[in-house]
Amino acid sequence: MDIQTLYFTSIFSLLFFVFIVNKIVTKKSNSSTPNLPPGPLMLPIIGNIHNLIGSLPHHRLRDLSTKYGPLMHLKLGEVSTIVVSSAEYAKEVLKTHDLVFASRPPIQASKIMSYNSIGLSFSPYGDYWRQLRKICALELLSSKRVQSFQPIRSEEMTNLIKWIASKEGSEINLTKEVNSRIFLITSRVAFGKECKDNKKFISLVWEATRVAGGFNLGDLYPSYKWLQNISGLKPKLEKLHKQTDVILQNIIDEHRLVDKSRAIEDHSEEVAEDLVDVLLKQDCLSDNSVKAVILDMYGGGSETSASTILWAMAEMIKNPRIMKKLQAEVREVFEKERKPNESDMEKLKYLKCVVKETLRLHPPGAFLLPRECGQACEINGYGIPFKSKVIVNAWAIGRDPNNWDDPERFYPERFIDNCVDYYKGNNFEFIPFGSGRRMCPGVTFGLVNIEFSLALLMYHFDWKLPNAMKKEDLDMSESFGVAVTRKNDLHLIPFTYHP
Ligand code: HEM
Repeated sequence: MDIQTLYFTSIFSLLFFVFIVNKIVTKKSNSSTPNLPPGPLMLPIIGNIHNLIGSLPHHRLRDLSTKYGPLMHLKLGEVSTIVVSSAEYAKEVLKTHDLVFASRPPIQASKIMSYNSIGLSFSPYGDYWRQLRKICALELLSSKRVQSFQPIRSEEMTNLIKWIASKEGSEINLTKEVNSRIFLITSRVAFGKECKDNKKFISLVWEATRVAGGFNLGDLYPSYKWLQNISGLKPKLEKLHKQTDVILQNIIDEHRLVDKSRAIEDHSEEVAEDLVDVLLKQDCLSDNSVKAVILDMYGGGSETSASTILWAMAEMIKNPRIMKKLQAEVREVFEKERKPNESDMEKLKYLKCVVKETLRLHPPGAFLLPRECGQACEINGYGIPFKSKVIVNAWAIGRDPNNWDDPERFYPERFIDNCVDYYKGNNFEFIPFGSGRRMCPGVTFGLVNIEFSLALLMYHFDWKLPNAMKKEDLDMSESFGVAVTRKNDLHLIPFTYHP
């Protein structure tokens, strides 16, 4: 036996021993909650972790729910987990009992990256969260403010279109280009144009989402703090946190300096404000809160939007009829004005259907963001334990045959003359942005980025698969992480239609 094998065998034996002793001594169990929702048999120590092995978590949980029902109980490590897989139960959790489920469970990645979870996404429900939410809804992500980012969006998208046009007829990695443009739009909106650290910051956040999206032993056994230290995730996240913190603090310091000199020099109210400017004006926010909110904008806003654009492109490559129909609509509307214009977006009805259908089949937040049960309660006669983690499988709900005809088919027409919408989170069969108090505050910002980018890609170019690949062979595998994205990059060949 080599040294390494001996080391791991010893660690695992020790772990096993400590768990057994602890279980015997504490005898913790869920027996205190009567009538838990049904679920598969639990094993000692690991609970139901083994039930997740085999395929991606949102697929596995959907499969299990067909056997155990749309309200299911699993024990993942030590954590009691309630899995919701139907529109009816999603309504119970997100609307009827909204207040009970308004908090998020603690997550190690957010504790480390977000200054002890003081961003909007993972701060516990309460006064602090309410204050942040108000600032985000009114000051950062209101429709008016999102409209004011239009020049940034146009400039970045024009650069993207120019770059694609320069590659006419050759294969491009669309995933790489769309990701970097959407991240750049977010960072310019957050920090302003001249921020020299934009690119470095983007790559750090990108890496953090990769690290945080993985499997974390520490979150499954929260009472064993030492597990968080040996899982390997902690040092990685701490290093990334230190690096992002230096950049964010520099940005804040620079903004304070510029703000002072602006005020002295021109007394002008007309200077364009970025998000950091707006956040620094809020007396109630510490520097760390400002940094955590900016990280939220990146974490919540960039990969989700980029991934939706790429899924839409892939689905349309597989369904050329739909791409042609969308191109015809976009070209007709924009040609009348002789150029693409964001103010014409409302006329693009089919485009909206395509985006909806993409978000139905590929919601980036397949499980929304997790909720935590704030007080023991009952749903439909089942007991939900205090502090249990609640996962709403929005991916499964969007493909539920009880709600959708031919649910696996990409068919945007299903949304024509159909009032099912995601803006308010009131149609529980379709909740890619969640619902209730913790619903996504970035819906408008996200959708404008997605719709405008797709409209331009349709207006300017025709698209083909490389290497004479057949549309049936295009790989649609997913990768599960902070967002469910395409596993493999999308490579396509552009042909200019409108220069
Ligand atoms: C396609 C685009 C997007 C999708 C699909 C999406 C989806 C979601 C989902 C499912 C949630 C959890 C909702 C819940 O628990 O009920 C969420 C929360 C959140 N999203 Fe988004 N999002 C998108 C874009 C954005 C954008 C552009 C931003 C900001 C710039 C953003 C910022 C946030 C924040 C801060 C939260 C946490 C809200 C809270 O806990 O109070 N998202 N998003």
